[in-house]
Amino acid sequence: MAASAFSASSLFGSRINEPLTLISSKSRSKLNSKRTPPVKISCDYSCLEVKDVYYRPPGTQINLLNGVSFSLPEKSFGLIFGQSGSGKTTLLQLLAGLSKPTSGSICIQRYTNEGNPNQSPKLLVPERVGIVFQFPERYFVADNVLDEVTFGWPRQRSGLQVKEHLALNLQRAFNWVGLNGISLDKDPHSLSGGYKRRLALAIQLVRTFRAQVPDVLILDEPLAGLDWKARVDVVKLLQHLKKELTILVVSHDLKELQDLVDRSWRMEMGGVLREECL
Ligand SMILES: Nc1ncnc2c1ncn2[C@@H]1O[C@H](COP(=O)(O)OP(=O)(O)OP(=O)(O)O)[C@@H](O)[C@H]1O
Repeated sequence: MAASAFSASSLFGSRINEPLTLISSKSRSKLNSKRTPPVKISCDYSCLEVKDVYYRPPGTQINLLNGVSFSLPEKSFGLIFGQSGSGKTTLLQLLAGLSKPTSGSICIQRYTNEGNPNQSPKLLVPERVGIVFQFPERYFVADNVLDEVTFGWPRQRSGLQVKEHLALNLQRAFNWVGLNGISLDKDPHSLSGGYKRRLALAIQLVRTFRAQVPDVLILDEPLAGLDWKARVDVVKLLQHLKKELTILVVSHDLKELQDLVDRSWRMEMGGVLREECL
C-alpha cells in the first residue's frame, strides 16, 4: 500500500498529517526473511461442518433451527436463501458465536487429499469468523477511515508488536478489498455504497487475520440497499475474495450471485435447511 494512504490521522500516537510508517524496518526485514523458505505444498483441505444443529432461545419453547446440517469446503462460496423469518440470520449468529446451539456442532474438519479426516474436528471459534451484517455502514462510528478500521485496537505502549501485526493485516486487508488507493482521512460515511461495503469487509478481515485467513467470512445480504453499480462492484469483489476465502452469504439476490455459488441451501420456515441447486 502506498505510504501516502497512511499519511493522515493518528495511529500508534503519530500526529495527523504526519507521514506514517506502519511497520518498523527491523520488523519488515524480519518478516521478509520469514517469507524466503520455499512454501511446502499441502494437499489437505478444511471444511466448515455444521451437524444437526438445533437452537431454542433461552426461555422460549420454540426451536428456531431444527436439525440444520451442511458443509462448506475451504475457498468455496455457499449461499443460503429462503423466506423472511425462516431462521437464516439466527443460523449466522450461531456460526459467528453470538449464540450457542442448543444441540449439535459447528466445527472445522481437516481432510487429506483422499478425503479422509486427518485430525479430530475443531470447534469453530468467533476469532476465526468474520461477519458483515446487513447495512454495515450503519454501524460506522469514526469520522475517518483509519479510526474506523483501528477502532478497538490496543492503545497502550506495551502492545507494539501486536499493533505492528495489526498494521500489516490492515495493509493486507485493504489490498484484498481494493481499498489501497483510498485516503485514510476520508469520512467513512462519505464513501460510495460499494466502498462502504469494502470497508466493512476490510474491518472483518483485519480482525480475523491471524497466521492464516479466517475460517469463514459471513455476509448477511451484502447487496441490500446498493444501487446497480455498487451491486456489480460488490459481486466482482466477492468473486475475487473467493479465491482466498471461504464465504457464506445469506441473500435474496440469487440471480446476481449465482455465478459465484458452489453450494446453496434453502432455509424453510421453522428453521429446516435443505440443499437446493440454483
Ligand atoms: N430471541 C428470539 N426469541 C424468539 N424468537 C426469535 C428470536 N430471534 C428471532 N426470533 C424469530 O425467529 C424467526 C427467525 O428469525 P431470523 O431473523 O433468523 O429470520 P431470517 O430468515 O433471517 O429473516 P429475514 O430474511 O427477514 O432477515 C423469526 O420468526 C423471528 O421473529
